[in-house]
Amino acid sequence: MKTLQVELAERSYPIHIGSGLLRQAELLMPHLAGRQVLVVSNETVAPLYLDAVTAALTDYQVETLVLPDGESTKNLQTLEKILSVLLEQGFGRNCTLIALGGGVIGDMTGFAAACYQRGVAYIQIPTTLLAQVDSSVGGKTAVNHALGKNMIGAFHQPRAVIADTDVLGTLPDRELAAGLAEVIKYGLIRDAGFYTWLEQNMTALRNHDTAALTHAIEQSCRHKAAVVAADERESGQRALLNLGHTFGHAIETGLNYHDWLHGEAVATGMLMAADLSARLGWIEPGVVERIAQLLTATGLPVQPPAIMTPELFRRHMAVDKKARDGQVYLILLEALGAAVVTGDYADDALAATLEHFCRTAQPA
Ligand SMILES: NC(=O)c1ccc[n+]([C@@H]2O[C@H](COP(=O)([O-])OP(=O)(O)OC[C@H]3O[C@@H](n4cnc5c(N)ncnc54)[C@H](O)[C@@H]3O)[C@@H](O)[C@H]2O)c1
Ligand SMILES: O=C(O)C(=O)C[C@@H](O)[C@H](O)[C@H](O)COP(=O)(O)O
Ligand SMILES: [Zn+2]
Repeated sequence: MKTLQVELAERSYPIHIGSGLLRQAELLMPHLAGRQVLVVSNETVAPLYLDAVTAALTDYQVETLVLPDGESTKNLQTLEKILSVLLEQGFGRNCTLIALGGGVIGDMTGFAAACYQRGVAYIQIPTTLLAQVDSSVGGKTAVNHALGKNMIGAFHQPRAVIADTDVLGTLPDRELAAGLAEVIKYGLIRDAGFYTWLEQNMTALRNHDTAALTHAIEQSCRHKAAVVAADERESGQRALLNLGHTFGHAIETGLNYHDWLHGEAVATGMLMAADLSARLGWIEPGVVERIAQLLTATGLPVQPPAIMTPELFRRHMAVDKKARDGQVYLILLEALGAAVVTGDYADDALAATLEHFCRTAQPA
């Protein structure tokens, strides 16, 4: 097992990464605030892993909540279900929530923990690659609104992250690829060497090679922990983790959170950001081609769905959380491995990127 630390003074916490961790009660127990525990999972993950987690908690009042699956359930109605269970079971301020699932369960459970009695403890047990490399770390919690992705949420750090690499054995290939999109993101924004390693090891990663996946998870968590430690609430460099997300979130909202996975939308969004960077003369067109090749080799889409028009992109991009006084801020590339957050780009270059990608759009 490898343990990394998210250094946030009194809110610091460990990220444990390794095989067989789900059943290790000693990893969970130090982080439980009291005897009352609610494990939140979904109808896909619970039959696979819920028993292993509850079996590790013999001396506690353990309640479980199994939610429906899918991004379209990440909303205020589902949040209310979690809060209702906590109230019905008489949970107090020293209860602990455990998120057992992918990023959807993690974001909603974390937000419920942030809201319940103005804030209780929670632990992340991420079961998708995406959640192990990104969403379980950093304390961004949220639900979606019909008008915008993650629009209702809070920063609330977990007490611990327990990433058991064995659970990736049951993850469908499409979900694995979606997680790899966020892994590629770290290479693009801050680690050209890691990006090259991903190019060289993509076949092994897609074949569920444990050593390759473990390396990718460790490197990703190392990057995320460092960025979050430096800028917990996104007043500066944390925004770099949003590469491709202004375009990607517009796609997810445009599709009403159906059909495309978050990682898929981010993949196309990252290529759009690279295309815009090239149009501005910040990177060579060859870099854009190299990114398109890696995303394609990963099995990720590189064109938006046909429903997306330049107008629809602009409408949804306008409500992005990075927008300031009506100006949309974007993460753009200065090189492969170096990114900036900027509102200082020519609008006609953005228009050209949107036109180019919408002309070549895929059927949804
Ligand atoms: N908070 C953050 O910093 C952050 C970062 C990135 C993404 N996110 C959010 O995370 C969400 C996407 O997360 P995701 O990609 O994990 O999606 P997800 O939670 O919907 O999980 C993907 C699918 O895999 C299934 N699944 C989960 N674990 C499994 C396993 N071990 N075996 C078999 N099936 C399994 C799920 O039931 C689901 O059907 C989005 O809502 C996105 O906005 C948040
Ligand atoms: O942790 C962050 O910061 C990120 O931006 C990580 C993203 O991968 C993630 O999708 C996040 O939820 C997006 O945040 P948002 O603030 O744009 O909703
Ligand atoms: Zn993301």
